[in-house]
Amino acid sequence: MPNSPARILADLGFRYDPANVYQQVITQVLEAGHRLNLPRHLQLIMAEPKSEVMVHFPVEMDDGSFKLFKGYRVQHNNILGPYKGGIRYHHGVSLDHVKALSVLMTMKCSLAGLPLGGGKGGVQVNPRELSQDELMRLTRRFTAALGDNIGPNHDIPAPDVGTNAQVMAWMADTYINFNNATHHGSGAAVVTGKPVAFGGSVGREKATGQGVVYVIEDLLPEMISKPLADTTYSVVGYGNVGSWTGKLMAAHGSKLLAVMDHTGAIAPNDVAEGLDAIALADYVTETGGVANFPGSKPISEEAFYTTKVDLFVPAALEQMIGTKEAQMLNCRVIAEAANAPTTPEGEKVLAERGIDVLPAILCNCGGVVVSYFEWMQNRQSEIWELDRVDAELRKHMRSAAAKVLAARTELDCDMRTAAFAAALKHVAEVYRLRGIFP
Ligand SMILES: NC(=O)C1=CN([C@@H]2O[C@H](COP(=O)(O)OP(=O)(O)OC[C@H]3O[C@@H](n4cnc5c(N)ncnc54)[C@H](OP(=O)(O)O)[C@@H]3O)[C@@H](O)[C@H]2O)C=CC1
Ligand SMILES: O=C(O)CCC(=O)C(=O)O
Repeated sequence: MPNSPARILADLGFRYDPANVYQQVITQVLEAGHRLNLPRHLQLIMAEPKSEVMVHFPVEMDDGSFKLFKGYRVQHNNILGPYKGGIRYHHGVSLDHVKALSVLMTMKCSLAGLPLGGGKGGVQVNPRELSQDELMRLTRRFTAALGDNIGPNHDIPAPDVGTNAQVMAWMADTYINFNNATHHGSGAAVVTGKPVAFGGSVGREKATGQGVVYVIEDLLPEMISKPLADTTYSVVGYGNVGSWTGKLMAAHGSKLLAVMDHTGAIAPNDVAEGLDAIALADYVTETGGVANFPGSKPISEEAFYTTKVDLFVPAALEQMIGTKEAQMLNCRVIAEAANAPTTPEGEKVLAERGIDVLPAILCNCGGVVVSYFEWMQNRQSEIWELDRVDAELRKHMRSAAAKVLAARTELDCDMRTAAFAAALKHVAEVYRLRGIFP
């Protein structure tokens, strides 16, 4: 079949590698395109990013030595607007990871109805091994190395794994200095997720978790025939997204029965009470991980995955739910807070076991939605209040969920395919309206 994902990728010279995260993600996107009968030229455009920037830059360490770092910015597609997407600091960052995450940004922005395209970046580094000064120098050198590849009208980074509001403030400051842009002009709009005092938006820090919880509020009770107050859940990854999801689920009275991060997995001593999700967030900020949280006991990875819950929330890295984890999971629904957490093999097992998956581009698009609000505020010199941010975010999340449900009915497919199809349909329409392609 000339338009099958395998044929498109083979024509582009990909060597089949089922473990490759980019091939996994792009195959899912192309499958949705194939189902929509998307023309071959659009499938080809989606199959590779428009541009892949790779930089090497030296950074002075505190002891006076220099280290060379590798960074990426991949710009997947900008038909809908400037490239948009986070910057990751992690030792496992590779070109294929960043490419996969950039495609997901194109899909996410389209599904969320934003006038933004998709990009993603990262630096191969373990930020925990650097002092704050080293982290600042690394961020400034990376931003300088990216040069004109980023800009408020062109490509707008944001936080992701291993980066935060402080890193965004350093990026914005470096960009402003290099470009002679003023703080109150469009300079600060070069990145989002900044500290509120320096052009950030209220509500951005919690936005991704908030979006996840809005989706859960709207879709989960019907799927499991239970109110959120009686819902049990577990989470892997208790960083920004995982901990905000936990804190907001706590407000509904949902019970957190297991959490895992790099420091280990824990369960409550008193199952009837569950873990205190709010206190756990503070504890992780203070200690760096969930291990030894008061009122909890350590459990094995297997015990974590087999804990019986209504909902499982992956909020760590890609490809964490493979065949083994999918076989162990003892839940009814998965809300993907992380990007691409489920492998295709894992997904098959979940489908066989009747576990529904709420896909990442729907669940976690709240982060980029509030980033869009921040970008607009910066450009219009406005400051929104939290009620407005939350109300507008809720509208975007509801509209994105409605598009996914409609596409699922129309195409009679799973939620992930439906989400990609809804996103692609909008991208294809804009290509057609602009007269670029039929
Ligand atoms: N921040 C945002 O606005 C958005 C983030 N996302 C996605 O959400 C996910 C989480 O991002 P974010 O919360 O920002 O990142 P953080 O860096 O704040 O948190 C990541 C969490 O994942 C944990 N983790 C990492 N590797 C593993 C592992 N192998 N096993 C168990 N736990 C692990 C980390 O634990 P430890 O600290 O112990 O390493 C940490 O708790 C990512 O997929 C990201 O791309 C998506 C949309 C927006
Ligand atoms: O807020 C943004 O611009 C991007 C967030 C992001 O990287 C993501 O959604 O994966």
